[in-house]
Amino acid sequence: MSTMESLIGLVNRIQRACTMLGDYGGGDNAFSSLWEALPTVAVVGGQSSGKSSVLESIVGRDFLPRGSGIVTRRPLVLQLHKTGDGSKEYAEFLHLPRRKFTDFSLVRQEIQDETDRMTGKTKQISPVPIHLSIYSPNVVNLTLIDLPGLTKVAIDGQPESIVQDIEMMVRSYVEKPNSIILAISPANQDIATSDAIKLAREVDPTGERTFGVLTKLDLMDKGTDALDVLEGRSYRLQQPWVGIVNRSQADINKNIDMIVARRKEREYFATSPDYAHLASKMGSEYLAKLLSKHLESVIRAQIPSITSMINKSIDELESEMDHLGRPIGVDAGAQLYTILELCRAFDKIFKEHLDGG
Ligand SMILES: Nc1nc2c(ncn2[C@@H]2O[C@H](COP(=O)(O)OP(=O)(O)OP(=O)(O)O)[C@@H](O)[C@H]2O)c(=O)[nH]1
Repeated sequence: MSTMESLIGLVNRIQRACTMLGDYGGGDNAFSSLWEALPTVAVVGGQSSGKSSVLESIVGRDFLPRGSGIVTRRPLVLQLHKTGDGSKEYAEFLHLPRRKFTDFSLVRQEIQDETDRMTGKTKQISPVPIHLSIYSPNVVNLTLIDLPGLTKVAIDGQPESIVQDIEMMVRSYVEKPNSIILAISPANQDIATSDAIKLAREVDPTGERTFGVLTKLDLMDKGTDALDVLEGRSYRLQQPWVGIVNRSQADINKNIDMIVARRKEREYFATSPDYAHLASKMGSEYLAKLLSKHLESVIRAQIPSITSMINKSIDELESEMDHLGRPIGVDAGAQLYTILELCRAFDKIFKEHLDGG
């Protein structure tokens, strides 16, 4: 494993530790600054923009819950770990550390169940993330955070505030200066109306940390193309735009598997009269490699600040430990001993006062 790959792994481990300690950003606990210091890739898009499809395509597996309405109701921190060729794929949740999932339909079920455990079945949202690691020879090392889709109206059973709640949650991720924004927009809608680009433009006006992703290129009206967007003329970003062709609903209903879908996507770009000249820089596999490389360079640039943040947290914790005093034993004998010591100390001070008085 190269040094940079192991560095992405290291950042993954720090993120997991932060979550276990109750730090997932936005909070006011002692460590929140550490999570904030870590670079993340946040996936942002309006409902039905193709977010889940892009994530599944990057992973090469079906594993995300599907359905109508707001399906993603908690952030999903998805950590991809590349393993050696021929090794078996499996998934692991942080909240179920000893269970290896090799059946990805069970992963989907567990995401749903774990969401419901926190939010109830009320369709509420929660900012507490679910951590999922996928180990596979077919992925690149990458960490992505899937967020609820931006929406415009509350549907049955949801409080009116859900529209703002989702926007605030998504905003809290993308406004961090260390966050890399994966802004998903469907090509069959005017880019000027894209929720993802609207939000990205607000928090990253220079476009230096936004990657624009255009899905549904195959669904554009005949005679139209998305070259103005893909070539950066409609909306300029400092990072390149990437076009994607995911599985259609009909493909999903026919159980077209992801490997076939990736091949069809490659063929689409290679044979398209509009996009063939861009084919080597399009598609979900290219997007995954582009993001992994970018994440590596961001981590490399931030190593000094991450190291100093960790050292600062250690110093703060050590001084808090000093303040709290020595640890108290867990067994009854040790606890009794501690109480007797306290009594002796009290007795001594009391006597000194009596003598003095
Ligand atoms: N033809 C075609 N269909 C697509 C493409 N991308 C997504 N779809 C379809 O669009 C629908 C919505 O896609 P999802 O990936 O579920 O979108 P999402 O943004 O995750 O949606 P929500 O989680 O409901 O907000 C599904 O039926 C997909 O099959 C694409 O590139 N081409």
